[in-house]
Amino acid sequence: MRIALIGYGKMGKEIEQIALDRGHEIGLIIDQHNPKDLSADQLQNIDVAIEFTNPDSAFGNYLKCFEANVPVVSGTTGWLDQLPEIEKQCSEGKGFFYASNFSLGVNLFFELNKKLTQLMAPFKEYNVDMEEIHHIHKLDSPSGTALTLAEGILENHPTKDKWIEATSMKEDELSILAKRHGAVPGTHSITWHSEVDEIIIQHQAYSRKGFALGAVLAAEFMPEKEGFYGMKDLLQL
Ligand SMILES: NC(=O)C1=CN([C@@H]2O[C@H](COP(=O)(O)OP(=O)(O)OC[C@H]3O[C@@H](n4cnc5c(N)ncnc54)[C@H](O)[C@@H]3O)[C@@H](O)[C@H]2O)C=CC1
Ligand SMILES: O=C(O)C1=N[C@H](C(=O)O)C[C@H](O)C1
Repeated sequence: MRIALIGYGKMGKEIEQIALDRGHEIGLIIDQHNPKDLSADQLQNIDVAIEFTNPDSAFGNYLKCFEANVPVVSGTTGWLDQLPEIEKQCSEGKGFFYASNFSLGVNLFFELNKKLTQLMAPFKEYNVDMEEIHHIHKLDSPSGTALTLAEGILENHPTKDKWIEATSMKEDELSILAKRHGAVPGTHSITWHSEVDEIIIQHQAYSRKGFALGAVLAAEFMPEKEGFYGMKDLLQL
């Protein structure tokens, strides 16, 4: 495949290496630091665009790709307030694949989190909260992964119906604590605690390799596709 990389930072460079190792061609690299803005013309002869930029850039990049009828794989987080417009364009024939986290491990962790919430739900002795740790350069908070984990809890818990980025003991609020340390790739922990004990589940990324491989596998899935896709479609979870 001929791939466009939109965003050539930590993820773009990791994805480039894996894409080349898997025999793909990088037909275009666009980064904010490039003098030229992304245009539909530049996307001619591109099979799929992989977009990892920042919360303020992602939506505009998607629209440029849709204009060129190039399917998009994006992992950029922090833009989901604009999701309804993307879903509308996908219903009209554009191809889009989004994941807050592309790693196999985290997507299995998403399912473990939902099942554990269902198991713990009847036992009011336990409260639940979450912690996420990322590198100091991360712009958004809480992480997109943490928000997906929070959704999994809120959908399966009898009293938790909102998340809050603060410490809360209210039974309807799920606390998310976001920490920024050094170069941490991404660690997410969920703790169920009672007066006498606690149960903790955790996913710890050692590097960005798992995220990048998942994004390239999603790109291989997308050519000629129309509609909105996610990791459940790729992993058949
Ligand atoms: N879904 C997933 O599995 C993962 C998602 N992410 C998300 O991906 C995004 C990027 O993460 P990193 O690569 O670590 O960030 P980064 O800051 O290292 O790279 C982002 C790059 O995008 C460029 N950029 C900014 N605006 C642009 C625009 N309008 N057009 C083209 N390029 C533009 C910047 O110059 C920078 O080089 C973040 O939102 C992060 O949360 C990161 C890792 C995994
Ligand atoms: O910014 C990052 O680095 C990451 N962002 C994603 C998120 O916001 O969940 C995925 C991963 O945790 C790394």
